[in-house]
Amino acid sequence: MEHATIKAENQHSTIDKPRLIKIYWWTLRFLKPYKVLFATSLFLGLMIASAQISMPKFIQVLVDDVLPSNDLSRYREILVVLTGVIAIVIISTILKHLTDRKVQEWVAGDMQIGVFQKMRSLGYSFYEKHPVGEIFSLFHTEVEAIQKINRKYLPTIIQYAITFAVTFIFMAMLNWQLSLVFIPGILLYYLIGPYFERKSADYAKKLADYHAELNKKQYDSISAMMELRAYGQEKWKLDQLLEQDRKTAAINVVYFKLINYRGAFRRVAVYFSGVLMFVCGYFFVSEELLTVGEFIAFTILYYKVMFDLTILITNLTEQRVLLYQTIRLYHFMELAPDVKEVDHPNVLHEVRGGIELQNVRFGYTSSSDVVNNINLSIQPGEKVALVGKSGHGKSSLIKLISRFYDPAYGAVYLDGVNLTQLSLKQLRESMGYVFQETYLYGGTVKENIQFGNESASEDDIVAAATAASAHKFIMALPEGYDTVIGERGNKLSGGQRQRIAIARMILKNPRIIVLDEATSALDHENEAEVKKALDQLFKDRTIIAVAHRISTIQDFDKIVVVENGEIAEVGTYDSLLERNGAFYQLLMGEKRDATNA
Ligand SMILES: Nc1ncnc2c1ncn2[C@@H]1O[C@H](COP(=O)(O)OP(=O)(O)OP(=O)(O)O)[C@@H](O)[C@H]1O
Repeated sequence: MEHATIKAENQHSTIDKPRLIKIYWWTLRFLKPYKVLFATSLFLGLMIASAQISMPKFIQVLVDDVLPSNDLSRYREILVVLTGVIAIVIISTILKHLTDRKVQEWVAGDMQIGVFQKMRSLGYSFYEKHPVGEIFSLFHTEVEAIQKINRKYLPTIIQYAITFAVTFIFMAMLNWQLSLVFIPGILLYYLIGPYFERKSADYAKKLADYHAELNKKQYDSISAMMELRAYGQEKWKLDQLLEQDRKTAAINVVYFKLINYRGAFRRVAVYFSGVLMFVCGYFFVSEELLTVGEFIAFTILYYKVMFDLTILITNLTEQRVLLYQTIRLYHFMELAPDVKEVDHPNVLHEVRGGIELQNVRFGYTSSSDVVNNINLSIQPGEKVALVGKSGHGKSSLIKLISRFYDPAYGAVYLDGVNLTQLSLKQLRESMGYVFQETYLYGGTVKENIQFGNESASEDDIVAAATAASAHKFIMALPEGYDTVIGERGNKLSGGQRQRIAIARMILKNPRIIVLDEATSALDHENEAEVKKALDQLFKDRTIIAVAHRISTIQDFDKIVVVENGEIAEVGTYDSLLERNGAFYQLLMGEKRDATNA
């Protein structure tokens, strides 16, 4: 399936100049909290530029005045001032580097935190729509691109823009007529330069797209490594990955070729103006419109101006490539969560756990509904199972009850209050989830249980693990509760993972438990242990369970049969069997499958 990607990913080619400038301003926004330090850096840059540019002036005075008159005291004066200027350059450069580094590190940190916070605020629906590989690419390429803009390109561009401007002013002050030789070179460059500029910008856009695609493919390939090995399919889609790698490298080569051609042409323009400067300079000196010292100083300034301009243009161009890489991140940071927090939430002082769905309708796209006009009432403490054929809307119903999505029509209530009027914090605290696939992270067993309640004491953790029939196996692990359980808990069995998830839930102590049949993938021994743990968890709580095996829900208070997004039947296990309807058919189907297996 082709995944939806963060808006405008492949629309790079339609990004126009004003939009790119807007994105550039956005990347600079991260500097705002550090504007004083940033201004200090600019000031230091100006000091360095002015001090450096005064050097040719010393040479001019030396050649025109001091050497012809052999004036030693003037010579000493110049040496003293020159030493002072060099000291200013050295001290200002050190201070500038330290200031820049501080700002860059702080900005980089802020940006990373900002992206993390955004990721956490976007919630469930975002992660269903966007593959992890794509999200990972935001960090891998896009955040790095902005950091590079702020770290390298912005300071360099400002530094060279300042030195370019100041040097040009000095040059014009020395002889403004001769400064005009600058113009034919620029005109010559603009005859053909913009062609290469446009072409290389196109390739820059392509390169950004190819890089993102490559990152995505690399991530997918690495994250599926265990499955690929298990199936002996190490080469699966490897060709595609290598092909993407080759394509990206090829685009890179063309891009740098274009950059090179453009650079070469710029150098032609610079040297063309340089030759013109020597021709005109000779004339100016012979006509005594310019002294020899002034001409030497002018030549040094001219090459400095051209050098600064070259660095400026090169950096602006390279920065443009990076800007194209930040477009995705820009759109990501502008995304608003699908599920919005109400400004002034109602607060339930005691959550009892009653849930009501009234005329609920919902679809992932506006064109088709997967939940149709559902009315359902779940009493506090009731145990309700949702059953039905695959793809008929059970999980979608759970997502609505959990407010991972809002209904398109109708409403879901918790203890009589519309979920949209509650804070997400209270809602999340009131509900706990046990999924088929338990998410454990690579920390210790203790940390994984504490995930349910950060302030829980060691005793609480052990009590929860004991209630979840997990204490015994945890104590048998090499370091007990301090055993590190490997990435995603892969050092534990499925049943052990689930019992840790249940201990986590017992510690969290929510009023409502949402369960996506937790025991379906377990062997009998594990199933018995998990069932024992679940019985503890189920005590005095509202339970809403998606059940894939009807045999596991005989003692539930209410069974809801979901068919094509609608409720086909509701009742107890026995009453539904007696009806001989949809539920009975499901049970018969399950028995047939068990016999055939
Ligand atoms: N995130 C999603 N985006 C788009 N469509 C989805 C999404 N999740 C589910 N669907 C579609 O909605 C319909 C109902 O899916 P749902 O997961 O609710 O069914 P289910 O009854 O829980 O299935 P199962 O028993 O297999 O888990 C299906 O057609 C499914 O393809």
